[in-house]
Amino acid sequence: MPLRLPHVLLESVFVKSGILSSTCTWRLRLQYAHRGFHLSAAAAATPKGKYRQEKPGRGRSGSKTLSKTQFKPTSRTRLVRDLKSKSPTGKYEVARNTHGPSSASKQAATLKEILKDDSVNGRTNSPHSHIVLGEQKLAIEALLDEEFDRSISKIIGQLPESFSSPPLMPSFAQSMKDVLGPDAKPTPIQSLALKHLFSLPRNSKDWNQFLLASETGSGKSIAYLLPLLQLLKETEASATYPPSQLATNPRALVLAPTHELSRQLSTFAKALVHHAKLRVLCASRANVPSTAGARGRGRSARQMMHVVSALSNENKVHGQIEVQPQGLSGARPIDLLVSTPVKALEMVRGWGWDKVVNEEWEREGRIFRPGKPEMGLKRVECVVIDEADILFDPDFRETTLTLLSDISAARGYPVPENAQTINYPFHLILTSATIPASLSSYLTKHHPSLTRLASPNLHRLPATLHTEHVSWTGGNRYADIERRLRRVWAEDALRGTDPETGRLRRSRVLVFCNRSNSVDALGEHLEAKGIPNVTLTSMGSSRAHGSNRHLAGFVKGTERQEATDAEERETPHALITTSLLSRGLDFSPTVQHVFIVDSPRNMIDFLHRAGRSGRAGEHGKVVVFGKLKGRGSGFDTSVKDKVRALSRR
Ligand SMILES: Nc1ncnc2c1ncn2[C@@H]1O[C@H](COP(=O)(O)OP(=O)(O)OP(=O)(O)O)[C@@H](O)[C@H]1O
Repeated sequence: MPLRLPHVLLESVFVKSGILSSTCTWRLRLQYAHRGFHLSAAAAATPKGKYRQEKPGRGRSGSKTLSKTQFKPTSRTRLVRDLKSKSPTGKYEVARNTHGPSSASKQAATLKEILKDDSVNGRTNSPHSHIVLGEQKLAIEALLDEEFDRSISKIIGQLPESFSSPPLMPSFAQSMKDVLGPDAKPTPIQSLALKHLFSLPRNSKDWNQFLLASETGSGKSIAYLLPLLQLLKETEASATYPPSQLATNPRALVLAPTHELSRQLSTFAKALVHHAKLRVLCASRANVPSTAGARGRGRSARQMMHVVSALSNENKVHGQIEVQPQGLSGARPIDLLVSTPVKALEMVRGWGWDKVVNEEWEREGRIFRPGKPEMGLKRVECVVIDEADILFDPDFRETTLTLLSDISAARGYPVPENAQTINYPFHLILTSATIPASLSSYLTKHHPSLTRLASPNLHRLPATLHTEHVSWTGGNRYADIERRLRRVWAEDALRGTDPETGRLRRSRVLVFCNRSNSVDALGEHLEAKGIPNVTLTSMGSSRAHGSNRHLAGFVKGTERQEATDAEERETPHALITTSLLSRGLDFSPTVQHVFIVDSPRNMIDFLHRAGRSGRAGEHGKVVVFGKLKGRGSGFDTSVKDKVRALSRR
């Protein structure tokens, strides 16, 4: 137990003695009120009149002290400041439990200003610790406001409470029963989609733009797929089929950041069109940042060769899609293409379109011949961008925008260069579980007419997700993780055998690290300790095959009824990865445990990682490892505070 002394007394002693500047007393007080008296890195003494500029990283080693004139706001601080000085972001329509502009966030903004002033002027806040605790909550809310757009502000009336209003076509109603069971009720974001997206104009030049934003595992895939597929089915007869030499001429595109997610979404879409008999094609390969240099591009082009062959194999496996030139064969064209933007662009422009021919090639007189285009875009009526915050992130934005421009040009409405307001000649639906401030301001600037639909729990952890913070013991961290894994499985054993299989249940655990080399090192450690596991990183060779087979072993495990407990123990029950798999993938109900072993880089990352469990109302548990006590614990304790704020309802 830390020694608790009256903090006002401590404060005045430290300030008067010059050990502590009054500029940081508020931070000290927040810490004190929360945990007893610890001098943390954040509250450590700063000479009077100076600002502390923190470099990314933890603890004091990354900070340097600057004079007032030297202080430069970080890009994030600048962004927040700029955002504040500009017009408010677009408005959201929320599903339920709505209220006017969040008073908490208003108070938080005010408080942030007060805190900022205090740190400059050396004023002190109220000495009452309960008030300080309230202030701490608000300060944390204010920090979260810097990361996300939380300006939910519009009240709406009644929303559809079943999937029969508006009526689904019988084929889709049947598929929904097959997929979700007969009693499924729409989630809030699905209710909003039922209200707005089923009335998208058909066969007209009135194109709409929507943003669907709701917490992880809240059913966004159905929210956009169902109206999209119904639109495609309804317009199927009237859609024209201009002769084309190109193999693929889809009527809609769903874009996702990873090929794992593209695979999963296309499988899901195929289940939904089982009775409606629409044609869904998945074409994907691992995405690379569009800002990657020549080296990155060259590498991805090489990887491509593997994927093309795997892709055709996969089509054979599913037996649903044969990619043939439509104009030549007269085959019915693809209705929906699910893809990564990189792969889609490659199909449009031809393999190697972005290849940079290096000097060595030129010297050797080698000729590079890019591939031929395979996909036409004239017929595209609707584009969905899943995980929009990633695909509009500066790393991927160039590729995404190039593809959207290509579609516009192919449809006869090229996007004017440097256009401020962009109106694409197709319906555009963006979805994400997190709306960073940067995406929000981009949309406000370029898509002012976009309608934002948000669930009331956007930017909150799912209610069914339990969070536990575990402190490192100070010894070998991999051993700490191993111990915790064994504890999960020991708890499973206490629950006895599964009544369905008659075998001992053994939970599957998804472990997130920040770096690929940590993934590999942890995987090796666990393997050496007799814990079979799957490791997956962005450049891992298992991804090159273009299917999700590398995940299947972990997700499905030993399904054979006759498998023994020993066999079950030998199959991997831990999947170790980076944020690569934190986006969109649905492991429910298999995965109920998530371990976050490296501090998440930001709360957006945290929400997505944690959100791989506790999905669709299932119980889930996320274990966050960190240094929670003593010197250098400031970063991890602030993560803990923010996580608590994200769990608050
Ligand atoms: N109305 C519903 N009732 C019950 N389960 C549902 C419903 N809608 C979707 N689900 C199930 O919820 C799970 C999560 O859905 P989905 O993957 O679409 O979530 P998401 O909101 O896209 O999550 P993320 O933000 O992580 O991408 C899926 O297993 C899906 O089958």
